[in-house]
Amino acid sequence: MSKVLVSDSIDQAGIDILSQVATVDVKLGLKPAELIAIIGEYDALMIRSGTRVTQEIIDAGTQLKIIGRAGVGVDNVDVPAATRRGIVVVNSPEGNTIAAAEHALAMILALSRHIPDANASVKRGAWDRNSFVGAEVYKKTLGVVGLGKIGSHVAAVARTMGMKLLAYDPFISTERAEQIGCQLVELDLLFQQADYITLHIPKTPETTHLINATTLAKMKPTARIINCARGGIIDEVALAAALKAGKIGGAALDVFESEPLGESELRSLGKEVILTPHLGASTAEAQVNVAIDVAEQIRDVLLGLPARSAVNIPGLGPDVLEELKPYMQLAETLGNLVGQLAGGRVEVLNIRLQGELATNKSQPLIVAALKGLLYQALRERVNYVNANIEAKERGIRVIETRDASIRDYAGTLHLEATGTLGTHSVTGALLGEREIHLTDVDGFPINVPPSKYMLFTLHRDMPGIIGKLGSLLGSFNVNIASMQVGRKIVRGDAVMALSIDDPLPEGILDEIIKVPGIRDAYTVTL
Ligand SMILES: NC(=O)c1ccc[n+]([C@@H]2O[C@H](COP(=O)([O-])OP(=O)(O)OC[C@H]3O[C@@H](n4cnc5c(N)ncnc54)[C@H](O)[C@@H]3O)[C@@H](O)[C@H]2O)c1
Ligand SMILES: O=C(O)[C@H](O)COP(=O)(O)O
Repeated sequence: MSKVLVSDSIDQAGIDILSQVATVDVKLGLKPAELIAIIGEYDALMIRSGTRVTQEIIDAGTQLKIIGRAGVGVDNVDVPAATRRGIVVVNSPEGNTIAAAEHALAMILALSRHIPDANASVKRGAWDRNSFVGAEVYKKTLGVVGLGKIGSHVAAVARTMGMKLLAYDPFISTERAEQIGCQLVELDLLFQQADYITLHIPKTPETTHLINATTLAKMKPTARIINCARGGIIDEVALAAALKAGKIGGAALDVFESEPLGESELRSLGKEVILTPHLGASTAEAQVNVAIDVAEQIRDVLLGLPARSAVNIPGLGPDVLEELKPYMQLAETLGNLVGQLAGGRVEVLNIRLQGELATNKSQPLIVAALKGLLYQALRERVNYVNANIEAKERGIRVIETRDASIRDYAGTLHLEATGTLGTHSVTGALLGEREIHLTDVDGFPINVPPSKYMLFTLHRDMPGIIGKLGSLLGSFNVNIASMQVGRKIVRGDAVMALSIDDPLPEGILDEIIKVPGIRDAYTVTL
């Protein structure tokens, strides 16, 4: 019989499902070393946010087939390490949406009416009606940062309370925002105009410390900020300083840069600050939802069936998967690349299967391309199972074509993304059946394998330009691993594709564009 280890508190409904197919051990509060010592016995691990599943734990889990996260965020799991070991990672993308949204709404109201401090004061024996005069949310402006599942629900409820809604989400269409009653605006405007700012975005390199001393300074002195998304999106030191100095009106936080919250200035602040210990998903209903959702997936995988919300493995049969895997990787890489070249919000994705590929199954390739395209917005939350739905929700129109007559390589995949900032295209092929090569960027022929960090320029093909760019990168200590120029005619327009060893330092793109002859430059991370 299989063995499942449950290392965080999970609703009994999930344990009951697992017990149908496995021996279930519930061991809470394990230290990392204790978990490493025993994980080798188990076929599955079921967790919430309390267990950090590091590469060391994954390596020690020699029998592990699946890690189930009873919740949304898998940022406490080293997903690439699990993927490398062939371990499926599943989550419950929607099981706690309502719970988290309602917690954010509760925070908005509790903050406005000083409920926690007023309650504590009465319980201490006082009857102080003067210290807790609050503010109404009616006709106030709510700025929703991140209009995904949770942000949309918060917005919809806030609207019924008579709030005016602004939203910032670069990956959501204006139509979708309007459906929810939100006006999509730039972040600065949202910061300037909102009375309440609620965060519902993933923590990514782009969103880390999105709320910092500079952005806090743009807000109204009465603004109240709510974070029920992820710790680290707010710079807590800057927030405490802004609150102390009266630069903003209040804050309600459910998540923290480091959890459990250690020593923090925030603890010493008064009724303008509410802190809860990561309770967003802690409702009876949500815990039943996520426990059942994830336990069913663990059961299925242990029985050899596919999982419905795998974050790292497509929900396809193993045979199809094996055959298509290299092409899916090609599609995903091209999707990720064209998404970053296009920038902004993509509205249309054209996918053309060319040459031998024209006779292939297209659906898995489309899903993989969309997964790549949406990666910048959703990170590990987009997977092969939800990529289609996520794209639809963002109003991305997918157009699929086939052209068997294009035979530059045996089979190529061509992706063209049109968005708010223009149109870009990329083409790629598999060399030797598995090695991905980029064969065309924006209509210019090249032949380079993609690398983690790349720089693309659009420039005039003229003497000296490569040298100037090389010297400029050198002056910023950027090491070029390889470089290739693609052009259609001599001394016409050309594209340069450079593989670089490290991410480009900030500000250097602006310097590159100033080099005479260079018209545009794009940096991407693949
Ligand atoms: N406090 C809790 O207990 C709790 C519970 C559930 C979820 N969460 C967290 O809430 C957050 C939202 O979850 P969700 O289920 O709504 O996710 P979601 O994927 O449905 O929505 C996230 C939205 O953020 C947008 N986005 C991505 N990068 C952005 C950026 N740089 N700027 C603005 N918008 C950006 C995406 O386009 C997407 O629409 C996540 O961080 C999740 O981990 C917390
Ligand atoms: O990502 C999530 O689902 C939430 O942060 C909830 O985390 P929890 O399961 O530890 O409450």
